[in-house]
Amino acid sequence: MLVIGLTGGIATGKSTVSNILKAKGLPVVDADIIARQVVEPGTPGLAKIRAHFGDAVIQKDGTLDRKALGSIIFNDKKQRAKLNSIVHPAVQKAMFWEVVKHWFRGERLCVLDVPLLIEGPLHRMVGNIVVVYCSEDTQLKRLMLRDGSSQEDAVSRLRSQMPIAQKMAYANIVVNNSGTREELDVQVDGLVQSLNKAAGWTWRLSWLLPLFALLAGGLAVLWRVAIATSRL
Ligand SMILES: CC(C)(COP(=O)(O)OP(=O)(O)OC[C@H]1O[C@@H](n2cnc3c(N)ncnc32)[C@H](O)[C@@H]1O)[C@@H](O)C(=O)NCCC(=O)NCCS
Ligand SMILES: Nc1ncnc2c1ncn2[C@@H]1O[C@H](COP(=O)(O)OP(=O)(O)OP(=O)(O)O)[C@@H](O)[C@H]1O
Repeated sequence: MLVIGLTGGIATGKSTVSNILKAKGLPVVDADIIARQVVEPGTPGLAKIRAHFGDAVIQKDGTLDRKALGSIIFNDKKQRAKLNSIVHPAVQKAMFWEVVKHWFRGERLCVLDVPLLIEGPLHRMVGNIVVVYCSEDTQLKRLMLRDGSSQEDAVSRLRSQMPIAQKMAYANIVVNNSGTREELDVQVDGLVQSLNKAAGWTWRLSWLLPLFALLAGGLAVLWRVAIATSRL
């Protein structure tokens, strides 16, 4: 199975690309959604967050106060590392099992939408890395527009991640989302075509390899039988 990592910087357009891929029928596993599931009420993740960050990050209904936690971790490197050490192992485990599930279902490819793909170990699990790019100026504008956040908040979120220019060095496919939505659609169309083509080859190879192994095994047995029966 072809496993593709989809990443980018904050507000460069990963979710937009991942929604287009889903609409085209590609299976997508979203790390942001899993990161929410592993801190739902009753989970060990939320208990650990409460133990470290205190009741100030828990709402009256027992759910995580995302705004309160965000304002701590996007302004403090140590606290961010602490939160990451609580949430990321659970996210990575869940994502691994999601990939296995897709594989069992016989899917030819699976896209992992992971904002912090390059920063963490998950990039070693994927065969292809797609980075969705736009300039930092555009990132900031889109982030403030989407979240209704101040420039200060948007900048601190942006600085919490590896700069997009550095992430591009890890990419083998770059989607340039500096233009319009229509221009993005055209690029994603091209991306889907190349992914489907590559997935076809990977799928055929994944059947050919065990077939070759079986054939080689059969030949080895025949060789042994031939040697044994030809002894004087
Ligand atoms: C701090 C939290 C509660 C803020 O929640 P909020 O609803 O405001 O943001 P949301 O989860 O939708 O994330 C939006 C974007 O912020 C960026 N982001 C989130 N967490 C981090 C982080 N730890 N470091 C850097 N950037 C991050 C990502 O680009 C993400 O797509 C939340 O982001 C969180 O729990 N983060 C830790 C888990 C994590 O790293 N998630 C990212 C994918 S694994
Ligand atoms: N080509 C585009 N033109 C204008 N706006 C766009 C374009 N692409 C995406 N956007 C908008 O920019 C914002 C950020 O996009 P999106 O939410 O997809 O980013 P993201 O990379 O998933 O962000 P995050 O890391 O926060 O999850 C959204 O409001 C989206 O509608």
